[in-house]
Amino acid sequence: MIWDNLQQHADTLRGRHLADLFADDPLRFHSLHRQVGPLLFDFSKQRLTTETLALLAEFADARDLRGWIDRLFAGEKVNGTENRAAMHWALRARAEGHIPEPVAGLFGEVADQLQRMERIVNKLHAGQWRGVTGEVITDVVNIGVGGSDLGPLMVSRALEDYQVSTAQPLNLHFVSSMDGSQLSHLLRMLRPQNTLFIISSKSFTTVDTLYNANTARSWLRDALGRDPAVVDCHFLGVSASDTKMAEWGIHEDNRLRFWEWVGGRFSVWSAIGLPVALSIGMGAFRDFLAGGHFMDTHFRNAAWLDNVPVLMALTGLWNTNLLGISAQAILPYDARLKYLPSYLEQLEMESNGKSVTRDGEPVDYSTSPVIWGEVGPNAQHAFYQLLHQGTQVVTCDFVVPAMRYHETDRAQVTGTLSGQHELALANCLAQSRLLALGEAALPQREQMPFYKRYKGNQPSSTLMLDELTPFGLGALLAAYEHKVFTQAVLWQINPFDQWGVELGKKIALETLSLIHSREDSDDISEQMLATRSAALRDSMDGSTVGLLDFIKQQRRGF
Ligand SMILES: O=P(O)(O)OC[C@H]1O[C@H](O)[C@H](O)[C@@H](O)[C@@H]1O
Repeated sequence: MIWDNLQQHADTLRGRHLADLFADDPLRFHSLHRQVGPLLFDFSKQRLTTETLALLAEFADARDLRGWIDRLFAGEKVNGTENRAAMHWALRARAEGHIPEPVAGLFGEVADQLQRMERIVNKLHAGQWRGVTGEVITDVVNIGVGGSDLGPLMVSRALEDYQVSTAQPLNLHFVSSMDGSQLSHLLRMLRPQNTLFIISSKSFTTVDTLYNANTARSWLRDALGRDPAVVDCHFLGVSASDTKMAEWGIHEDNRLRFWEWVGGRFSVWSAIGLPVALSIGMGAFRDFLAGGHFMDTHFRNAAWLDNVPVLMALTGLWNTNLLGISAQAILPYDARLKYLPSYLEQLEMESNGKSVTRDGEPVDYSTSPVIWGEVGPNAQHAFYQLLHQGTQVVTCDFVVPAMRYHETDRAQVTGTLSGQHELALANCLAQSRLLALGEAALPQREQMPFYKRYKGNQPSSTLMLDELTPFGLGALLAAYEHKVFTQAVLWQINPFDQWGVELGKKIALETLSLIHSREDSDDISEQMLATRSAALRDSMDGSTVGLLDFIKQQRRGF
């Protein structure tokens, strides 16, 4: 019934242009934006009205959103397929007020790990962490992938203006790709004596990370010898598996832990955020956690139509399921947020790229849209042509801080840099306006030749922070996390598992064994017969065999 009402309502809005909606109600910004703490969420350029919101809120009730939020924050096992709770929010919570067991018991463990992290950060900052030869550590390389890379990479780059000045300045590097390109490039530049590696992996079984870690260990041993002290002095581990860190050889004092109840893509708030803390210091890292906690409190308490993460989710659902829009662009107008699109691609698509409900029923509606993005001003020179004049309907999230450069020690260029920020702001506002209104954005309607026409009606939201601070970024990321959770509730799917990435890894290992085993034969089919089981042979398609053959030909004599 509620869904029927929504569909009928969508029929009345589907043919309406955003320019008409603004003409009907020039003050719609007032009813279609919310401000919470440092974040303003403007969704007045979405193709909806206040009536739409009321219907969507009813739908949220019908899906028991309140009950699911309560279960999430009570530490219930909301991740059914892995039989786990999802308590990333506990990493940033304060041990205060009404905290139910089993959650209350976890606060001590979380605080302990933060303290261990702080000791490590302070030691490195003080220049007291020495390599095996006694030289000071100057370079720290985070080796990880997915949530063990994107979170710390994105946040430390976003907050680079908050880098602490320390006795020992540290250069931070990130290595994720399994092909070794990033690592081979870095190893040419770094000195083993001064380099510390952080092996970040929730599972500590991810081959991408383990291959990179093994290469790093060989590089150190080649240069500094095989004494166990080499590994002790040059490797830290961050994982949910203490045993696996120990088996790999990480010294007990160098192991930071987190928990199975923290999903990889939700883990930047845990010790996985160590590179962030190394960059901005523990004080600012705690501000980042506080921003996340602030948004948790808002999400738990605010009524649906005042609740920013819920409104983000509802507008997304409206676009995906009622307006049939299946693409979303993330467009930060601040280059410090360069990695935000990649981070949100994982957060949203790995969480909600699902096609069966929690009960195992196939869904007959769309779930996560395809999400991609780029720093907005650069994307203007790349794919905005499609946004303005292509055939796809794309919804956009514009993300931008209102202020920048007001407190900089580069005083002599502050004026010029402020001007650059204003230019970025102007472009952000102009682009979202033109996308929404099309030619109606022009002061005078002119007759345009067909190739210069702008049809508009591309919906967007603008997420504007007062400034890009640790607290504000924490609030923004937590808002996206809760948007994802809310949408999963509305779509009746589990956002906390990722079974869809498992099989590819397994098949890759089988394929690797074929690549290894082909060395002595010219004929891939013969070799497969000789070296692999019949089951594996039968599973190989003609394309894969052809590609393997080509690899072999190219490698002959290489
Ligand atoms: O942290 P790890 O266990 O090494 O996992 C790293 C990444 O790998 C997997 O493939 C998952 O799809 C991601 O969710 C995860 O973040």
